[in-house]
Amino acid sequence: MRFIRLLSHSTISRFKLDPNYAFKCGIEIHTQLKTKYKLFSLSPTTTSSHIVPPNSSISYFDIGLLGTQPKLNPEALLLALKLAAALGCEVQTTSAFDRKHYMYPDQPLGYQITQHYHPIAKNGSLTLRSGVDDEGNYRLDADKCINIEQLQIEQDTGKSIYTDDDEIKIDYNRANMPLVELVTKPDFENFTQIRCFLRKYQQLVKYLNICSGDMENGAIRVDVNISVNGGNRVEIKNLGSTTEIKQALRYEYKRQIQLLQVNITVSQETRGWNGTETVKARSKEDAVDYRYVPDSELSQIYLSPTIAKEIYDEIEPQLPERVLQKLVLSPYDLEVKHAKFLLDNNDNVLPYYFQLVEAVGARDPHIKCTTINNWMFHEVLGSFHKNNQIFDINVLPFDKLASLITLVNGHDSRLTLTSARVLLTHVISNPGDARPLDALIEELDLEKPRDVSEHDILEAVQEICLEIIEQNPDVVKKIRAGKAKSINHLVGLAMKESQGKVKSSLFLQTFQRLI
Ligand SMILES: Nc1ncnc2c1ncn2[C@@H]1O[C@H](COP(=O)(O)OP(=O)(O)OP(=O)(O)O)[C@@H](O)[C@H]1O
Ligand SMILES: [Mg+2]
Ligand SMILES: [Mg+2]
Repeated sequence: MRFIRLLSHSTISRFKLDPNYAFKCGIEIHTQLKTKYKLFSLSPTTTSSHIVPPNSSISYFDIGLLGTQPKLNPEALLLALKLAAALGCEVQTTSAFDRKHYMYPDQPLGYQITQHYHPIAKNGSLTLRSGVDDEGNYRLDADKCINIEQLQIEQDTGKSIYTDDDEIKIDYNRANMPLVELVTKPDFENFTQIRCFLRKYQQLVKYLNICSGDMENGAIRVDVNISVNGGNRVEIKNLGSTTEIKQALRYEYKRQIQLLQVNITVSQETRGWNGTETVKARSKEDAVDYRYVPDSELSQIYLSPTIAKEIYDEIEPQLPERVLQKLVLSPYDLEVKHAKFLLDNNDNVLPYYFQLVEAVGARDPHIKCTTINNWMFHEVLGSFHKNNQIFDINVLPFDKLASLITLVNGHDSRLTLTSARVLLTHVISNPGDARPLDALIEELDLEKPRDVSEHDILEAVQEICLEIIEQNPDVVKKIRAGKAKSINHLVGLAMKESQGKVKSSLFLQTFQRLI
């Protein structure tokens, strides 16, 4: 037991701050844009969802052959503008591309085309809302606005693959893929804010179809900058997951505190993470001189001063934050965690939910959304879970579920909840059985007794109850001695006996009367 407690403590251990040492962090996020073609050429983009052989999706320009010229992909510009608008940035009326020079085999041009002097957008923000944008155990104490310094469009590099035989192989499929680099102000005061920001950002780009949003395959890559008590910032590059970000920041925070405690100034430098500690990559003094120059082969980008507003007005209703607000209010009245689940599955489960609500409404407008929500998140997801399956909208199409809900909760109710559960389990565990619900109800003999009079039902109920009382003298004795809860056991037996066709409350009342 103690061992389990220790284990769970270490796996979800928090990143605690020392109140004497203020933590300050700004992050840079590289986001791969989901365009059809690369940033400055017509070679198709590749993602992990369609794996292609190395070096098969490259053009002459991508590998820097002399005489080739870049041409800006307008789709990349549009996606960058969508992101800028969603983050409330000021889109610049004039922006331009620059060359950032450095020699590395995965950078065949000898420079990277980026936006150093005139980025596409500046001064945005993303606000984290306490109680809404919390992420699992990471709870925000209060709302927090993270300011965004700028967004710049740039090319990705090729991928270096280090083999066991000390060889470096290079795959240029990634070279010239479109990226947006987002630079935040150093506004993060703790790890919880970073974690919640990344999650909200991932959801935003996924939702607006700007990027797949995955960190695992490098579609989103994060560099963090950390300083303590106003000291110099240290940048940590190449962190592959939120866990690595947490570990590296925690290590670096402690390292900087230890230096400050012995009066050593933290030097501004770039470090890497080797899985255990941060290691110095280069200091400010030996920083590369990138010799930034405007790219003479690409024209400047001129945009109308109203473009950000026009795009914002267009995407505003689709912003995840707006959809979330809509879902938690009437008529949907969803719990925040359920609304977030729908947003996370916005390509299939969210439209399914809206269709379900509409279909139930069309069958019986008196059924409330809270009833539908209970079905969707407790009965249905619970049944899939019990069956060790992930919720699959094809196994239970929305109109089938709408019919099931109406059969139980509609004004002409034909099924008890117990029978409906039997039916639901049957549908989920027999995905090949496409028969309509009516046929299944008949075969499984689930319908409530219809042509029977109220009087006959009461009589049958009484008969079942008397029989159960007779067969369970011990339980009856307990109930009479004051253990009132034992009556539920008898109700359970009676429900089983009646195959769930009678409401449990009727059995309860009858038992209470008889005992
Ligand atoms: N005192 C500080 N403590 C922590 N972070 C800081 C501090 N000052 C600046 N930062 C953060 O450092 C980051 C600087 O990123 P920026 O892209 O502007 O420069 P860079 O890292 O030098 O460039 P490159 O893109 O070549 O890595 C920003 O996210 C900023 O918020
Ligand atoms: Mg940067
Ligand atoms: Mg940086």
